[in-house]
Amino acid sequence: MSRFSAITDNPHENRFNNKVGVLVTNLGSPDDATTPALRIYLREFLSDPRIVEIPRVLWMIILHGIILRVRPSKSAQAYKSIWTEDGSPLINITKKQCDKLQKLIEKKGHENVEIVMAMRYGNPSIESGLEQLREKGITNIVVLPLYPQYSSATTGSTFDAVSRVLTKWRWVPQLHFLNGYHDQPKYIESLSNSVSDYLENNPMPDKILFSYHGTPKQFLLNGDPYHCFCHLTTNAVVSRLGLDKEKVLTTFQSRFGKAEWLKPYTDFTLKELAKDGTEHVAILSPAFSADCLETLEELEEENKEYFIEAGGKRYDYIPALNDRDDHIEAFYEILKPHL
Ligand SMILES: C=CC1=C(C)c2cc3[nH]c(cc4nc(cc5[nH]c(cc1n2)c(C)c5CCC(=O)O)C(CCC(=O)O)=C4C)c(C)c3C=C
Ligand SMILES: [Fe+2]
Ligand SMILES: [Fe+2]
Repeated sequence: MSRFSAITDNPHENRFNNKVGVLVTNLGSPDDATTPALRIYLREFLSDPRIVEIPRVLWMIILHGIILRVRPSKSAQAYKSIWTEDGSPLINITKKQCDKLQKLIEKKGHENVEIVMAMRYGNPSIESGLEQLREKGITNIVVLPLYPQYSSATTGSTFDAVSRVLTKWRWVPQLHFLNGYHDQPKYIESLSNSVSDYLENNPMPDKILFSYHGTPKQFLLNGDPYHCFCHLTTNAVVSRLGLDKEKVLTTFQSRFGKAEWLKPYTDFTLKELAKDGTEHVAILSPAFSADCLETLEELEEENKEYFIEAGGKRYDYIPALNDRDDHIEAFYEILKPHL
């Protein structure tokens, strides 16, 4: 048997067409909000050398000896608080985004495009997504990871997973890997619209926090552009909406482990703001294209408690862009040159 796979082993029977396959990816969730499901998910996630960059052997001892014994039950509790009848919010929202994107692309007159969803960790896997496209005879693939701000830990890791699968294929498809859209005009428009929708319906907050998922500070020092891309996104929205710069803060959330992460930390900033007399904050999280554990549990619940307990009066969470029409339009604009 050959080490390289193909959809047929008959050389004259290859099915192929001139369709474009779009693999839309996001991070992924556990299959269930239970400790065993979390153990499987976290083992895959935290074994990724793009996510944890400490020496392999040492990390494997810590991961298997400590983290995978302790964290799964704690994380399962957190997931239970956001789990829906249909499962993970992140996966369900990504499905909706894919369905709407497929419809929009057809409405725009492209008849030859197939959208398939895949997750970097857990299910549906990147391998199953690529297999689906190959089964349809597609030899031209565009990969769109739904991370606006490139980071080695997210977009870079998605590229690893895609290429790992393709190293096993005999017929490697034509491939476009889209590696970020932190300043893409339609994404900035959609983000700005979500902020202005909020501002039109609520009193002006004292501060607006743009809270991005953090990474270890060492990633930045080693050359990862994520930190700068986050600031560029904030600045683009501030200038588009003409917001008062003094009212806007860029912060970083979701720390993991003991090392220093990107600062200022969201939770720490909220406590300090409240102590200094800030009464009303609004917070959004532009690094998340879909609401997920890190927004629904950490931002909307946990951080709100910190702010109110420290003396704050009003805390409003502005939802992720999810399946807003202007967000789906942004995906279309990003894909258009490749369709
Ligand atoms: C261990 C280090 C981690 C790095 C580095 C990291 C970067 C990073 N992550 C996202 C997006 C998401 N992360 C999510 C959950 C999550 N993240 C980590 C750890 C790191 N992330 C863990 C261990 C978890 C799992 C939950 C937990 O046990 O705490 C999610 C949510 C997934 C869901 O199912 O809802 C997202 C999305 C980005 C954008 C990023 C760096 C730029
Ligand atoms: Fe994360
Ligand atoms: Fe920077």
